Amino acid sequence: ALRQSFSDLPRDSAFDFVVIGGGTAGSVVASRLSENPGFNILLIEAGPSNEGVIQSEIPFLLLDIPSEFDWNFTTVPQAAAAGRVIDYPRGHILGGTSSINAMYYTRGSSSDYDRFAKFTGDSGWSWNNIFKYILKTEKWVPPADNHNTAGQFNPVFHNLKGTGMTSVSLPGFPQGIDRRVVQTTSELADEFPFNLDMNSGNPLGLGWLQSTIGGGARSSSAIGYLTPSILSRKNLEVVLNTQVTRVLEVPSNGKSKSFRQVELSIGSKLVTVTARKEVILSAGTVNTPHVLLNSGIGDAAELRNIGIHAVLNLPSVGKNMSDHPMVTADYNVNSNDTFDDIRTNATLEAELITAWEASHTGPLVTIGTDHVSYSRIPENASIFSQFEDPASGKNSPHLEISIANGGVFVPGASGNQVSALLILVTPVSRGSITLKSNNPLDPPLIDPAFLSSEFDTFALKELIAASKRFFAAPVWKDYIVAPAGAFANTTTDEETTRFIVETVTPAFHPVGTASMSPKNANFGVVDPDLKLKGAAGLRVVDASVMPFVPAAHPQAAVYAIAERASDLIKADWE
Ligand SMILES: Cc1cc2nc3c(=O)[nH]c(=O)nc-3n(C[C@H](O)[C@H](O)[C@H](O)COP(=O)(O)OP(=O)(O)OC[C@H]3O[C@@H](n4cnc5c(N)ncnc54)[C@H](O)[C@@H]3O)c2cc1C
Repeated sequence: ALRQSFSDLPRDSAFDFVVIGGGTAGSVVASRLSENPGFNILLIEAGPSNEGVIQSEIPFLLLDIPSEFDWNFTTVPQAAAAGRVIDYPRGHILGGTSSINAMYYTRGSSSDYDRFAKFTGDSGWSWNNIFKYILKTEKWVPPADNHNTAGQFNPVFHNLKGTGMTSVSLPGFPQGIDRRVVQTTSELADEFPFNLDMNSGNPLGLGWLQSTIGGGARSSSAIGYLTPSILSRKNLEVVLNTQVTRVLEVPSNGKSKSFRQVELSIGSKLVTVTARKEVILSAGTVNTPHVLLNSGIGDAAELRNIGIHAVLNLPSVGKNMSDHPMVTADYNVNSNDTFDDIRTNATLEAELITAWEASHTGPLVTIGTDHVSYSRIPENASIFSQFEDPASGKNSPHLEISIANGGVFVPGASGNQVSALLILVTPVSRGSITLKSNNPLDPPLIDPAFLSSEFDTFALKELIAASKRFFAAPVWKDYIVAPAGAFANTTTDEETTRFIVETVTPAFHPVGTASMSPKNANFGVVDPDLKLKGAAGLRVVDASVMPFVPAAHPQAAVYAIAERASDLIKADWE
């Protein structure tokens, strides 16, 4: 059942598994474990239900999601990015960040997963072995407008059998620029070749974006994995509006410490619940290390400095944070067939919402971005004399360009626009999650350390240059008027650097803060089977376990990791 508070649980409840965080990964794990009627599962989510939250349902409204569904975090001042404090959204809602994200469904390259396997020494994480879990998640569905999708994807790489859980589809409303974007792939075929399906494991090129959207609405992990029929299972309890503060040690007979108890904050009280088998921590890349550190699991010296008793010395907790930095190239255009009018005209938006409610069709079924390009920095680029190639392999990109049919995020831009969201998918900068105080209800200190590596600034400049080449293709000649807003001042190298420093934002794809490492390694936070190193009773299953950020928006990888983790847990206990 779905309970609004912890006190709504039946008094005699006892649980084999307690899952902390009903987000992207946690909902998968709770759902899969509850397939076994012999297991009793408690899923604890800090935020409220996703049900009836229309801004979460309607894809186009992703920028309007009310703050109660967000943790409302900010970064610490970013030293190399003009000292700016930047908003850092994370889903505070059932479905977690999959209920508030931009719904890109991009799996990354095969070598991203092969690198996980090589790094951890566990071939189970390789592309060939994880692929079945990718298909287990995905429910391929027709786009909202039911258009003929031949030539827009390769069915060989998808689950068309209807057995998947999260709906994935191609764009469901045509954008005025689609024809021009596709034509650019023939006009600039060397740099932007057409790729029929970027989710094949070989993403290089430009193709049609696939999204976690089904029937014109967002398909989050809550929608896909916590359906009414799954929630009616007698062995699954989901408790909302309840924040976990710490995991606690319980007496154990074995050699290692066991962390099977969970402490929750209920009003001004702290209560505990104990798992008979395991606790699964799925609070995400920001909150998973936050819970661990508050529990005394982390760098013992750093914990003592802040007044926390260290119970397990794991110096890697909260370290190795890696997020994708992003800037936007924006141009004014001589067309009014862009989404800018919807964003700026409240009456028009209200009409379209009414139309969406009636039919789940129309311009609000997409986010206005139909295409993505992935490319590599040329091998002879000067930066590679200073830095090793950070990409996972030669089939893996450094640069991502999304083409949006309107203006996004560039300060000072207005009117009808086309924009390119430019994401560096192989950042070298590494940041951290640390504690502000020993009060577990204080938000963590989030430091992605943007632009702390010279590689990242170099690569963002490459991205800006690539986007300029893209829009210089002949097909854009009668469409583009001029660069817009702050992007107009990126002519010289110095101006471009300033534009990057002053406007870089996160793509909000952090990973790595509870990273996997080989069994017996003296670094890392979890073993390749996702068990906390040097302890028993606790696993971490979420984006934080990835040692490297994939060269893609990470939710597809998170879903696949959670599917495999569910099988690993079942295998241990069935
Ligand atoms: C604005 C935005 C846009 C994005 N766009 C995309 C995109 O288009 N495509 C893509 O692939 N990725 C995107 N991402 C990233 C992607 O959504 C995340 O990487 C992914 O959802 C993370 O999954 P997770 O399970 O690790 O964490 P989450 O989904 O964040 O789940 C963590 C859950 O734990 C809960 N929780 C946390 N702490 C506690 C606690 N102490 N007690 C109880 N519950 C707790 C949270 O409320 C949350 O529900 C985006 C992210 C953001 C913020």
